[in-house]
Amino acid sequence: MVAALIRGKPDAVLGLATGSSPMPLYEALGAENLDLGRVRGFSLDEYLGLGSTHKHSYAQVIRREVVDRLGLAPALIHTPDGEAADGALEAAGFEDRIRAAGGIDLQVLGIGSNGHLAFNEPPSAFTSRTRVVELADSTRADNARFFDSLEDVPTHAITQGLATIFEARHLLLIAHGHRKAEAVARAIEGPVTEQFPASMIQLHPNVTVILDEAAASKLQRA
Ligand SMILES: N[C@@H]1[C@@H](O)[C@H](O)[C@@H](COP(=O)(O)O)O[C@@H]1O
Repeated sequence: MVAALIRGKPDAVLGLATGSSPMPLYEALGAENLDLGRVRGFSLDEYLGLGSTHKHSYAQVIRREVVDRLGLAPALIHTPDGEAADGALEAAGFEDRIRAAGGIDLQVLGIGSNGHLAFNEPPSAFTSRTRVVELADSTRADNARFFDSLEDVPTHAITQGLATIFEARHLLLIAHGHRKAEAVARAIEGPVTEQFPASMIQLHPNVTVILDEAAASKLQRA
């Protein structure tokens, strides 16, 4: 789907997720023999306090795993600045850049074990825009595996809001493993509620969810 989008629109605008879930997608995209030099991209989120050169910043992850791996043009890929002096101003500027690009064609998403999308922790308003948020303890614990210790995981982040994500023309949610099964079932079959941000996808007109058997194992109507 991603390759087909880019073949039809070489300057497509992708929303880029970090985390482990989308990595196989990025690897597979690399095998497609596509010219990705005109593709534009916007990261979902960034840790607050980690600069773009910090090895655990999402800017660096996107740089390593997406830009360098796939030959994207660095100038066309935007990640919120985690070291911005004014987080609200940075968030507003990020929204402006998405709008100026004509919006996101396809937003790649993972799902947090607590039902977060990007860093929109429960509860998050469906009307929320890009903003500074505090991370849930469970999210910091989940992500500690990427850091040297739990203490090193930042406490805050800048994240695209749920309304920002919802405006993407196509949502592509990827999850694998038993660890995600409960969250996937609640997102797809549970009540649509701001208490469980990922349930918002039920309201979007164009969503694709890619799961392995383990992540799908708690769906009642599969
Ligand atoms: N902020 C990120 C999300 O954008 C990501 O989708 C999610 C799942 O991560 P993973 O794919 O590693 O399970 O949690 C992280 O905290």
